[in-house]
Amino acid sequence: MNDNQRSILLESSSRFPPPPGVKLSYGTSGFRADASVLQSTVFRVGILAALRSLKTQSVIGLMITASHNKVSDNGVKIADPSGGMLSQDWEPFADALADAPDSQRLLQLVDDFVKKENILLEGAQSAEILLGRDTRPSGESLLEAAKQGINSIAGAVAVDMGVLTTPQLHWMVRARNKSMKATELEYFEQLSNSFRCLIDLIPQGSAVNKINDKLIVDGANGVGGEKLELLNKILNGLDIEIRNSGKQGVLNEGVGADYVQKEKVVPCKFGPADVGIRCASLDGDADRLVYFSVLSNANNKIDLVDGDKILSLFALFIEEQLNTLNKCDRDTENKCYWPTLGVVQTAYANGASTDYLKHSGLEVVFTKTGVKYLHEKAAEYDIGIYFEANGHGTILFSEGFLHWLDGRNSELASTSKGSEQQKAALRLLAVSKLINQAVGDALSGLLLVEAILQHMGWSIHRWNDLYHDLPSRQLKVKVVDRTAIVTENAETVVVSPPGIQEAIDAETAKYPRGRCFVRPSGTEDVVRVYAEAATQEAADNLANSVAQLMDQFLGGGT
Ligand SMILES: CC(=O)N[C@H]1[C@@H](OP(=O)(O)O)O[C@H](CO)[C@@H](O)[C@@H]1O
Ligand SMILES: [Mg+2]
Repeated sequence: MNDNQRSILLESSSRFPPPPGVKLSYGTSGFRADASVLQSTVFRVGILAALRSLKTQSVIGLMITASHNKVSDNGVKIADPSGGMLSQDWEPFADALADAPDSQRLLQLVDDFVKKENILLEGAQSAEILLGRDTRPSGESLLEAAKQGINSIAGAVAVDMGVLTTPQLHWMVRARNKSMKATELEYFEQLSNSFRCLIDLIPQGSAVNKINDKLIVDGANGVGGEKLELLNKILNGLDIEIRNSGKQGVLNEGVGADYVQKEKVVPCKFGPADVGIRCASLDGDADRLVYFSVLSNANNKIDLVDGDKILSLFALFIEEQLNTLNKCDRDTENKCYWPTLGVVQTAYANGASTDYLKHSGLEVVFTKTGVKYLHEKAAEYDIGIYFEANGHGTILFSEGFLHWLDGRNSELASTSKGSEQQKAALRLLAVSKLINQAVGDALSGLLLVEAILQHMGWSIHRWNDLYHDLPSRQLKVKVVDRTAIVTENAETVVVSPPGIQEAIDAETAKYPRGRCFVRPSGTEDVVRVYAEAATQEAADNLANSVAQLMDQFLGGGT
């Protein structure tokens, strides 16, 4: 950096002093905290985004959201050139920047990093960062802080894309880096066109359940509800009613995918009148999706259709299309190609889902919690399907496979246009356009679920009957220092402090079909306990006794 650049950075950073005593880390999905302490962090992430853009010579995204957390929280995360999460090797720099105690130290860090990464700050280099935010009231001023961070790096330009869902911003970053148009309208058009394509390809006579064809969506009082209202206007072939779209009601309060999945009760504005109707819930930034149906006479209880079941539905559909496409007759014998197909889950996946997927002949692998890990693993396959139980996931298609599929489709179009094989190729191509290739996306996921249910002629109940979840319980435990817990094996085993894993094993062994693990949350200051067992009571008891163990080993926090 030259002297001029140094003094610009010093001057601007002195306007964003870090709050004393706050230490943040770039966790499972960026920095998150109470919005009142985030100005300095977001300013510094602006700097990071600018450097990332200069380094990669690509468009970068910066999203201000705290997803499903309470409305007074906020957060910030970076979208890399591919539209995925920030490369993990830059996370330590993100942590160091956020924690720099003063402007001088910040300047030093930036200077050193720029040298180490060979980032050119002089000359004709330019950087472009797309900014998005969810509907939180703190979003606007945090976005301003991000802009100032970006503007303090020479050649960097911030483009405010306004209020967006997280997946929309990731989609736009990806599209821009592929030299495609990347406005919200293009996003909506791509989704609605590929959805239409799947609907038009539904086999004649599919027993679409007309009585059941209405869908009610809980928008979490956030950006997802707003955007779905816009998308709904250009969709046809779907009857969607949107509730909790954000006009009244508090973001994520008694609503949204996280609440519905964890509490297993109806969100606000849903009740007995909705029994039997297919319902879905988005989270606060619309990157998670779960379905549910309201149980009759059951005190607001629901039948939850979670991310694991969405994953299973997607996997079934993809397999069906691959089988049809590759139905070899003498003519096509040499033209079959079996892509590698992998399913990626975390330890939070219900054990019954994993059994079901394995019995269906699918390859199932596990990663640590956090989309960045699942996404990375899924990208190793020609077709990688990943979902967290909480409803975050997508299907990734490799460039190589899509290239082959395009060619095969053209070939089939000339030799056997309209054949079942060609339709299968067209369906797979449509899925690759509909489902967000950058990150899990509740809106595109919802359209794919709806298209597949219509294709299969399935009600939500038929879908839910694919397998039956094992009863489970999740608890949060406040401890003095959650980072004391170190895990291995996709977070299923605690290796430190010593003795904890043995104690968990001894508890788990008491319960038929018992499974239990603990890990420090990446987004909240808690240790999470997950337990599964043959009955709900047993799962509850196992979770409670392991929560007590956490207290004993780690000391209760305040
Ligand atoms: C058990 C659980 O739901 N954990 C969530 C939660 O992470 P934690 O690290 O568990 O706080 O938020 C992440 C970001 O949204 C999401 O990826 C993850 O699945
Ligand atoms: Mg989210």
